[in-house]
Parts: sequence; structure tokens; C-alpha cells
Amino acid sequence: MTTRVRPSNKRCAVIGGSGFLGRHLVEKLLDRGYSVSVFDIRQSYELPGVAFHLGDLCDKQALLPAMKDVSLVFHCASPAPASDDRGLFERVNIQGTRIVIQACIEAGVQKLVLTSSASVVFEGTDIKNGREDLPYAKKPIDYYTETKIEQEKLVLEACDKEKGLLTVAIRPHGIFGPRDPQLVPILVDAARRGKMKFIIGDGTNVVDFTFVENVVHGHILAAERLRPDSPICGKPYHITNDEPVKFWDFMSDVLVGLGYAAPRYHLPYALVYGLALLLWLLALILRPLVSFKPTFTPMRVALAGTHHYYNCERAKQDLGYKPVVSLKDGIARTVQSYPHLRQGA
Ligand SMILES: NC(=O)C1=CN([C@@H]2O[C@H](COP(=O)(O)OP(=O)(O)OC[C@H]3O[C@@H](n4cnc5c(N)ncnc54)[C@H](OP(=O)(O)O)[C@@H]3O)[C@@H](O)[C@H]2O)C=CC1
Ligand SMILES: CC(C)CCC[C@@H](C)[C@H]1CC[C@H]2C3=C(CC[C@]12C)[C@@]1(C)CCC(=O)C[C@@H]1CC3
Repeated sequence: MTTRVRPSNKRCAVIGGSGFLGRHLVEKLLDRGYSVSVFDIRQSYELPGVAFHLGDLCDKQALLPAMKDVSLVFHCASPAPASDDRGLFERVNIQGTRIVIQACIEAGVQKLVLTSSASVVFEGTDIKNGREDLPYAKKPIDYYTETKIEQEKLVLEACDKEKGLLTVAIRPHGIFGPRDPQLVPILVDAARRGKMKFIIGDGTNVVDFTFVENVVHGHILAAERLRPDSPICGKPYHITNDEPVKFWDFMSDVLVGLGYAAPRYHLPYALVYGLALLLWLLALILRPLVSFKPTFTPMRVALAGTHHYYNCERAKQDLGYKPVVSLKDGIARTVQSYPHLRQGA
């Protein structure tokens, strides 16, 4: 007879734990007394109390040791949204997520918390105060969004009290904070190349940006509230700063905080979107000959020129969620954490 060790409630695994969000999550979990296994394709740091397992999440045999005696798994790995590699997104976000679910079931994991994205409902048109019951985007703008939709469906459908696996999806929006490899670095790179003089559209579009510690807080609340009798099983939850802000005010605050000029001149949205589509097509056609990555992709232009902010009442009601860091403090802490990206550095 084989005896199964009951996983400790304070042992968890973070898939994607070397990444931006993953590492912040690991640090908070350690603070809260969890012991943590990180599974990632790379190791980006060392911390006492963290065991690293390196491998590709599409490889179940590589995943299983990271889930040994673990009751709770966070899945926050994904290829970077800026990539244009459809095959990679399908392999990691769709096939890989199926494998993560199978591995959880085999390893006797009780709870799986997925980092999804509020963008699963975004298709380039305004979303104002969007709730979780909005339909998934029918025409997602990029492969990242297309595969995040499938990934979320897979994880939520895998919620099965009989089989003993409970699942929930967190949908953050526009995560920023110290060590973010995307938002601030891309913005500063564009500013240094003189591309941030322009506002796309009339500059009044309102969006959500979410400080990374609030996203972590939402994940941990969801994990701790996920029980067979709780209403959160198999549901998605928006997690934002709950302080929608004008996109171009946020960009200006970050740029000015780092010593760059705020964008001033307006360009028509339709013109910039058309040009971005054209460039994207050109990059696709020329890929066998030359490789170039346009700064202004159709997705970025759509995000920069439309309203996209989300209601997080469901998270407040069911998870007891409330942001722990304000937008103002989040921006100040973020700006302070990038001395090397300051103008003149
Ligand atoms: N940043 C944002 O604004 C938002 C992010 N999200 C979601 O949050 C999650 C975390 O994002 P973020 O922290 O920004 O991203 P990061 O790229 O910083 O972190 C993702 C981590 O997963 C790793 N990874 C990628 N592919 C694999 C694989 N096949 N096997 C194992 N590990 C892999 C990455 O490695 P490598 O770097 O080598 O690829 C990286 O370490 C993602 O699921 C993303 O979709 C949702 C909403 C907004
Ligand atoms: C060049 C400028 C027009 C824009 C520079 C900033 C952008 C790089 C970021 C502004 C909004 C961000 C965002 C994401 C990535 C970085 C931005 C485009 C996501 C696409 C990351 C992954 C998600 O799930 C949704 C995010 C929405 C906001």
C-alpha cells in the first residue's frame, strides 16, 4: 500500500517565479511563512527558502518534482507579449497549460491560481468599467491575447471539486513596479529615440495600471480563499489599482519622474493605428530577410489610444480585495527603482 503525504498548506510552487510578477509573489509568500518551489526556464536570483527547478513547463516530467508535497500552485509564466512567435505562444500558453493542469492532478495539488489578463476581453475598442462577464475577445489583436484566452478557459474548466483540484484566474491589467522588464524600459527606450513626443489620439482615454504589489495581494487572497465551498471556484477576477487614470497622464508622470519630457503633440489615432498595422505586415513579410521590431505595434497603439479600465467589485466582494499601494506611491516607488534609466544616466 502506498501512503500519500498530505501536502503542507504552506508549501507552494510558483511557475514563472523568476519573472517580474513571479519574483514579487515569491517574496511576499516567503514573508507570509510559505516555503516556495520556483519552476522557470531560467533562474534570475537566489533567496533562502526558495528551491529552484529549471525547465520548460511543457515538460511534465520536469514539472512534477517542483510540485512534490505542494498543495498550491501559482501559474504566472508566459512568453513576453512583445513576441510575434505564434508557435511559441500556442505551445507555452495552451499546450503547456494543459500539461500544468495534468501535473497538478498527478501530484495531488489542491489549488491552482492562474495569472490571466484583463486583456482577454480587449479587441481594440473602448472598455469602460468592464466586468468579468464581458465576452472573451472574438478578434484578439495579437497571439498573446488569443492564447491567454484559451489558457484561462482551460484553467477555469479544470476546476473540479470531485477530482480535488480547485482553480481560479486573476486578471490584472497593466502591471508596473520595480524590476518590470516591459512598461518602463520600453517607454524609456522610445523616449531616448525621440519617439515619445507624441500623444496618440486626443489624450483623454482612461485606463488601469496596477502596481505589482496589488497584483500579488490579489493572488494570495484568491489562493487563501479558494476552498471547495467558496464562490470563487472556477471564476476570473479583475485585479486593478481601482484608480483609472488617463493613459497619457500616467506615461507623462513616469517620463517626467525619470527626467524626460512629457509627450505634447497630438497624432490622429486612426493614422497611427494604420501605420502600425502596415509596419507589422512589413515585418512579417520581410522576416526571412531582415528582422526588426517596431516600437508601435497595433496592440500598443490600441492600448495607448482607447479606454480600457475594469471594475474590480467582484474581487472586493469575494476576496476582500483592496489595493494596498496607491497609484501615486506606486509610480514614485517605480521611478525611484530605475536610476539607470534616468535621463543622462
Ligand atoms: N506584465 C503585465 O502587464 C501583465 C502580465 N500578465 C500576466 O502575468 C504573468 C507574469 O507576467 P510578467 O511577470 O510580466 O512576465 P515575465 O516575462 O517577467 O515572467 C514570466 C516568466 O515565465 C518564464 N517562462 C516563459 N516561458 C516559460 C516556459 N516555457 N517554461 C517555464 N518558464 C517560462 C519567463 O522566462 P523568460 O523571461 O526566459 O521567457 C519568465 O521568467 C504572465 O502570465 C502574463 O501573461 C497579465 C496582465 C498584465
Ligand atoms: C510606445 C508607447 C505607445 C507605449 C509604451 C508603453 C507600453 C510598452 C505599455 C503601455 C500599456 C502596457 C500594457 C502591456 C504591455 C506594456 C504596455 C503596452 C500589456 C500588453 C502586458 C500584457 C497584458 O496582459 C496586458 C498589458 C496591457 C497594458
